[in-house]
Amino acid sequence: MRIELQDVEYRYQVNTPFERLAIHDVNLVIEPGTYTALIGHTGSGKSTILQHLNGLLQPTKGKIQVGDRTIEAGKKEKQLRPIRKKVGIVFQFAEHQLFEETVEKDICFGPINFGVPEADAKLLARDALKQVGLGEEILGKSPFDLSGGQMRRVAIAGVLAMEPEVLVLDEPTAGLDPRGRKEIMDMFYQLHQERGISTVLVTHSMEDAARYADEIVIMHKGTVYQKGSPNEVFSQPEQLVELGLDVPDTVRFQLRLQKEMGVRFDKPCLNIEELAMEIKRVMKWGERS
Ligand SMILES: Nc1ncnc2c1ncn2[C@@H]1O[C@H](COP(=O)(O)OP(=O)(O)OP(=O)(O)O)[C@@H](O)[C@H]1O
Repeated sequence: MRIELQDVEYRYQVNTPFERLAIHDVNLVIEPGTYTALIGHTGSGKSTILQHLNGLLQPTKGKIQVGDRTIEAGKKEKQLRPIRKKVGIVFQFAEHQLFEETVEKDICFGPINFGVPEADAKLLARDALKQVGLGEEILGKSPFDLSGGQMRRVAIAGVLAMEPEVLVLDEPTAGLDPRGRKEIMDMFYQLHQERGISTVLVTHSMEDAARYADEIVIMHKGTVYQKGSPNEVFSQPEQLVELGLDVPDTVRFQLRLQKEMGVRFDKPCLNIEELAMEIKRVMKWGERS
């Protein structure tokens, strides 16, 4: 499903002394089956954008096309339910939203709420649990008896059980240890690859943005500052550094070699393998000259 934001603006608490312009002039297209990473400082507007993708927030200016539906400033869109089903959001610390007595009931809650018969919802719950790497033996347990990492996975399973076409992830691994983080990020990537789920990830991790995304969107002061492939975005690392944003460790290492030893690289290296190859190439060139 294609999503397009056109000249979107959003103000919190309009017509109150606390009115705040959160995003403005946002133009963005999320093509079906793509993986987009949204990065930027705290307060740059990432979460506000995410909440527009499934109609949780309605723009105060501009419009959003989500599949065949349009959400427009000033117009009441009555049919938001289909959008909410198709665009699943995994919020930060998703486990805080668990509330049912059992894991099964929790995962079934969304599908049943959207009219799926209970028996079918239970099948969806089993499938979703498998997708997040958990076994059926926990279905009857209270979600609150699980470990933190398992609770997070159950909450994610609740979103997957709705069979979304677009998955929106707001720092889905916040607070997890490095191993748990990688497992969950790899899981989302696998879902994206195997099921063609469009994925929009908000992250502070440049490593994750570089590793998983086809397109990186950099937000700055409420609007899109830059967008492009990881190669395009990280080929001008100085710009990111100027904004006070991080770059992947491998790119930082290249910058350092460039600055301190005058080494010239052809491209930004987004992982260790690429960096090793590029250093090998540069060293061979050095031997020849
Ligand atoms: N409920 C709210 N009421 C008023 N202002 C808000 C509200 N939520 C966010 N804002 C403001 O809107 C702007 C954008 O915030 P937003 O949360 O979208 O940024 P963000 O990039 O997601 O930040 P973070 O990385 O901290 O999650 C900020 O100036 C923020 O203070």
